[in-house]
Amino acid sequence: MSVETASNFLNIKDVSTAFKIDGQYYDAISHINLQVQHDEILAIVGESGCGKSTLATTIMGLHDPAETKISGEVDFEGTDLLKLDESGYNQFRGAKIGMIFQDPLSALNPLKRIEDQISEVMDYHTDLSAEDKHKRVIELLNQVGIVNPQRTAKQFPHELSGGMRQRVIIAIAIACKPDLIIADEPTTALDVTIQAQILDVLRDIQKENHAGIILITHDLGVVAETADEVAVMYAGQIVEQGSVEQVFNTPEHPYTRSLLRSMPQRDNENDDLYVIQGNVPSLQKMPATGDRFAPRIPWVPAEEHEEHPTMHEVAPGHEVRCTCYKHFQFPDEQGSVTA
Ligand SMILES: Nc1ncnc2c1ncn2[C@@H]1O[C@H](COP(=O)(O)OP(=O)(O)OP(=O)(O)O)[C@@H](O)[C@H]1O
Repeated sequence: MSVETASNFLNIKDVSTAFKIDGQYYDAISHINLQVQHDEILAIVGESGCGKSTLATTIMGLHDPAETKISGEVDFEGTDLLKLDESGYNQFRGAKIGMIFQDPLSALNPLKRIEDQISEVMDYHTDLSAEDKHKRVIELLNQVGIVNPQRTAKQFPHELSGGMRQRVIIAIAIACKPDLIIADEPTTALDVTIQAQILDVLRDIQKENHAGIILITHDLGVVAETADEVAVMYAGQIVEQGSVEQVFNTPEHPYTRSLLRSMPQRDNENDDLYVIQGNVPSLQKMPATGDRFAPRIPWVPAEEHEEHPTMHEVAPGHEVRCTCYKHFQFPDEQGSVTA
């Protein structure tokens, strides 16, 4: 993921997005570099407010230019998406790029039957006849695991369960066989069993369609089960990236290590979970220098942090921000030193 190669069809280069707040611009994401390949699920993980959704909406061109300043390049199959106007973007959204949002109910039109909602995207991007569109709707509903597609096609969203609605959203997102699917917290609103089924559907689609998927989640369990590559975001920056094996087996950045330590494991269900102290800073309070996570690991001496933290390669394809990872220990690993 971190190495730019010909097979990367999405290259996010030095992308920053700033929002206007009280007349001033503040970065919500800063200097993001990421690549996605076909047949790959890249997870973006981090706590709420770290900038994950801002990254997704920046790629999709969903920001009001009057309120937002965006810089950098999003090279998608040779087109810099950030240079497109609204009609240019409309050629990509729903066609080559599909998007799945967190809340399936608000993403569906309550007044339209499921078949019409799935057909709509094909009306815009394809010349299929009514008969072929109907066939495709049934095929898509099958593909996302709906057992009675003929019946579901005729139903309205309120007649479906949350899990079924999310399957329909996925069907809409993949209707035109996009190369890239951006899924923003696609399972957060669903219960655990349904979550697992939806993640299976996503994985199957990635295999069948050879799509690249950006999966946004705050849930490390979802990352471990689903993704190939992972980028850990903190306060608008990527602090660690690598393969899922690298990041889970040899996590380096104190933030990644803290997230993993605060995650319930089967064998520590009854133990007190680690709690990361403090909060993600608001955009106006973002530290201008030093590691942005430093205030939440106050026992680490200031000199362990870089003034302007950069990414360091710790293994091929595995990168970590700042030098503070080198000697990092939790207070209970340090013997007499406490937080
Ligand atoms: N339109 C906006 N105007 C001002 N600030 C914004 C805007 N959208 C997001 N932010 C701020 O940008 C930061 C990143 O928000 P974002 O929603 O991208 O984070 P996230 O990691 O996706 O969190 P969540 O999981 O809660 O959606 C937050 O501090 C948020 O308050």
